[in-house]
Amino acid sequence: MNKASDDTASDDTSPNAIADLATGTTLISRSIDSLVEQGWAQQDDFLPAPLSAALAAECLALTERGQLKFAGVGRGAAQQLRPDIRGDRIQWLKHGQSPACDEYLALMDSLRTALNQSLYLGLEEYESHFAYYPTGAFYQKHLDRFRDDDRRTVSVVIYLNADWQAADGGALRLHPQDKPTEDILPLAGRMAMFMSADLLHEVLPATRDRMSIAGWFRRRAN
Ligand SMILES: O=C(O)CCC(=O)C(=O)O
Ligand SMILES: [Fe+2]
Repeated sequence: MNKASDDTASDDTSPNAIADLATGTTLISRSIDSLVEQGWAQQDDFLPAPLSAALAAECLALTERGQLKFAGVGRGAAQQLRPDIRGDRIQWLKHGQSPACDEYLALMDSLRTALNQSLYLGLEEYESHFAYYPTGAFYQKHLDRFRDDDRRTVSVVIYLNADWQAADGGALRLHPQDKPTEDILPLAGRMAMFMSADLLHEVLPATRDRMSIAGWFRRRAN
C-alpha cells in the first residue's frame, strides 16, 4: 500500500471491513437464491459472532429485567394472549436502542435493498422483535400474514443461542406445500427466511430457553 492510501485509510475501508462487506453480500445473495429456488432459506453465520453475542446478551438482560411482554395472537383490537398457541415473550426493536440493534437493523436494510433489487418486491419497512421462549414454550403452526393486513411479505428469523444441539429441541419446523417438513435448529448467527403469506411453520418446544429476533419486511398497504 502506498503512502497516500495509508493516509486516507479509515476503519470503514480497512481490509477487514471490506472482507466483511464482501462476505455479507455473498451471504445475502446466496440466501435470496435459496428463497427463490425452494421458498425458504437457511443461512448459517449470517450474523458476525460478536454481533450475535451482543444481541443475545441484550435479549437476556431485557428478559431478566422483566422488559419482555407475552406476545399476542392477531392484530390491533382483536389481539389476544393465547399461551396455548404461542408462549414467547417479546420486545420490539427500535432504532437507537443499542449499538448492536443499530448494527443489526443496518444489516437488515441491506437485505431489504437486495431483496428489492433481485425480486422487485417493493419492500418498504422492516419490523422486528426480540423473542424469548422459556423452556417448554412453543408457537403452533401458523402463517405470518394477518387476515386483515397483507403488508408482511418476507419473514426473517435470526437465532441467538450458542451451542444449540438437536437434543435441545426448539426447531423451527417448516411445512412447505406437497414437500416433507424441514427443521431448522435455532443456532446463534443462523438466519431463516421465507415468504410470509405462503409457508406454514411452527416453533417446537425446547428443553432450554430459546432466544431469537423475528422480523418482517413489509410492502406499502394497498
Ligand atoms: O422463532 C422462530 O423460529 C419462528 C418464530 C415465528 O414463527 C414468529 O414469531 O412468527
Ligand atoms: Fe411465524
